[in-house]
Amino acid sequence: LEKERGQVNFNVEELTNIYDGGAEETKLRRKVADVIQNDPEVRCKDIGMMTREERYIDGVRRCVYLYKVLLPREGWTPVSKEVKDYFKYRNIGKERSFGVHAGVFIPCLLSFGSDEQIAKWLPLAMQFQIIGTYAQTEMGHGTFLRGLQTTATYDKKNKEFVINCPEISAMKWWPGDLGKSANHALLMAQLVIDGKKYGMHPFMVQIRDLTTHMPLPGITVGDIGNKVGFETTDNGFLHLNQVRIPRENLLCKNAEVKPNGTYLTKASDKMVYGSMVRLRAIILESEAVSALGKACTIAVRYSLVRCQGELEPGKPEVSVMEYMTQQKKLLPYVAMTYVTHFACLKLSNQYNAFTREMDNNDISGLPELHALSAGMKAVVSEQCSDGIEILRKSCGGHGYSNASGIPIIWSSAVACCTYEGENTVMLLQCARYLVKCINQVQTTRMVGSVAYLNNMTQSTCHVDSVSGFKQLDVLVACFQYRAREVLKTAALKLSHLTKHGMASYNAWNQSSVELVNVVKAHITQFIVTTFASGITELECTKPVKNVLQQLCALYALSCINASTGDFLKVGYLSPRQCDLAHEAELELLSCIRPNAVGLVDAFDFSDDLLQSCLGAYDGNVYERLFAWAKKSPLNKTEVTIYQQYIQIRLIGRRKAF
Ligand SMILES: Cc1cc2nc3c(=O)[nH]c(=O)nc-3n(C[C@H](O)[C@H](O)[C@H](O)COP(=O)(O)OP(=O)(O)OC[C@H]3O[C@@H](n4cnc5c(N)ncnc54)[C@H](O)[C@@H]3O)c2cc1C
Repeated sequence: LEKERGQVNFNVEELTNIYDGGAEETKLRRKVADVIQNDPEVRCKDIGMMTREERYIDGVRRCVYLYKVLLPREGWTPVSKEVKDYFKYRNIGKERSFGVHAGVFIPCLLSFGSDEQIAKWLPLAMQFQIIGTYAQTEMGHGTFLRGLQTTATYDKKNKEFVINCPEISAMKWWPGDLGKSANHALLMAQLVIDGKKYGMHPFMVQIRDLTTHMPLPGITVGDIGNKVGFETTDNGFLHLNQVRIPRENLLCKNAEVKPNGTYLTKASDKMVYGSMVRLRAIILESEAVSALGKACTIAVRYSLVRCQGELEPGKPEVSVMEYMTQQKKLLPYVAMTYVTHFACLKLSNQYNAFTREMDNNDISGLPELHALSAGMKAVVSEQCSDGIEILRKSCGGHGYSNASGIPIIWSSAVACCTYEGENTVMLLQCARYLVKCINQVQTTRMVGSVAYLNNMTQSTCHVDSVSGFKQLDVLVACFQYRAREVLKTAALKLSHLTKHGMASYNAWNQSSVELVNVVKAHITQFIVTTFASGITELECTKPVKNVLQQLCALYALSCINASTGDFLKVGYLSPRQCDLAHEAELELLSCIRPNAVGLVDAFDFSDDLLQSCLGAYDGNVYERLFAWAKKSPLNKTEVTIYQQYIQIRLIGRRKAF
């Protein structure tokens, strides 16, 4: 790897700084990383060999140590920059519990609670005097919120709500930190007053005794068992049988029930969508994009070290990276990590700008922001988790072993396709907004991420060379044209179906397969456009700018080449131009290949965080693999299992041969 590093033609540190958002940010991130890596109590251990129970217990232990020992020692608080911005995937890893407490319960309390309620519960939550979960999903319903069955019936006489799960499918299922840790739940239930239903509302419900930790009367709670991943989290079940809570426990920023049972709505519950946008941007970056970056780091370093076969007959074996097919498996995902990282940043910045507008009571930007975040959530999480799986397979047999680190990375990242809004449902939410836009574009000027819809002129691409297809303005035009045309076609189908008498809900269902594709085209367009314009504005050295341009073009071309059908169908590219785009991608692979190790080094993941025998900085793959295998629990004894089962029960008394 050192030899490879010698041929990198840009300054890796400069790129790291850009990725982090500035040299000062890198410095602070590394400072936090050093504190964590130098403390044996919190640095990551050999997680690949641990059982789920061990990982949960270790996650709790680490988290308690972090908050009770490390933070006070360093003079940090849960809201100081070191913790807020840097206790993320690129620093501390996922091996800690209470992610839902810190990442969902507290933010939701802030979104749904009145000032008084926040003053009551927030300090307790921040000090871990109470540990909370966010309990929305039920065994029978997750996506369709109106279908949730848990009820909160107001009892006027006692000024209490009675929370009840009327049947088994109504029990809460999946909430993180619930199974073994939480003593409070921010619980979503159907509000019922005098027999009338008022829809879903958030309630603060104590579920366990604060001293004994035993479930309170009427509550059945536990862990839902082994999952694909997320071993450190005790996703749980919660059944409530006529559990009484005070009237004041309805979180009442948006709606309140007066003592006499009068129901009052206060603020627009649209504000809740704003906090969802923020949460999505954070989750995408920390759970999906960083995971892809880690998998790229492992697969690229390993592919450079792994030698297999001869490229030229009779010559020495080559690293598998020399094979074009291997470059095609790896490098587009390195590019994807960069472009999606900056698209997530743009989403966060757009959210910050929106919160400033909101302070002036302007929420007009919310529909666009909400649609963009829903589309981004679905497209980026899917692209990243699919990419990680391809990267895992690119490591051959060793990629299948936990020693590679990739199975654990993938198992967390893929969950992101389901939680915080199931992906297809998110795509269809974004599609509704896009259809509205295209239907209004003749009369209303579109702004932000849909501004490209204003240009409705029919055209074709005029590029007739391979190098032309490496130009970012050419690629941006391809994506904008394709996104607009597939949207127009899907919207036309919808209106055609309704005009011919089909009910609108049915027309929507009949068009939904196309609409999902529309959103994928729209979001890919957003990602490419954002990165391309970001590079133009970026102040950096020429070699770094070059490599970023190449990455942008590679990502764009790999997306075009994966869906040439679309570009041909909308009539923007000809078959010959598709061939040129294909050649351009191959040329870019060869251009980027010498920089491959520099590009993944620039992500700056420590070996501790990667937890990979294949992807460590020094490339000592084989020594690490053997050392790792020796730690297998099955290797603790030589013959116990043999004696217990095989010798006695299977072979019995052995006859002489
Ligand atoms: C790791 C993990 C952590 C979680 N943490 C929490 C938590 O802390 N708190 C919590 O409350 N929940 C949590 N959840 C639950 C999660 O939010 C839900 O599983 C998710 O919202 C999807 O809902 P569902 O399971 O009901 O899927 P379903 O809606 O049943 O999805 C099944 C299929 O139906 C399709 N489908 C459903 N509706 C439509 C539609 N309208 N149009 C088209 N297709 C549709 C989906 O696309 C999917 O293919 C977690 C889940 C996971 C996996």
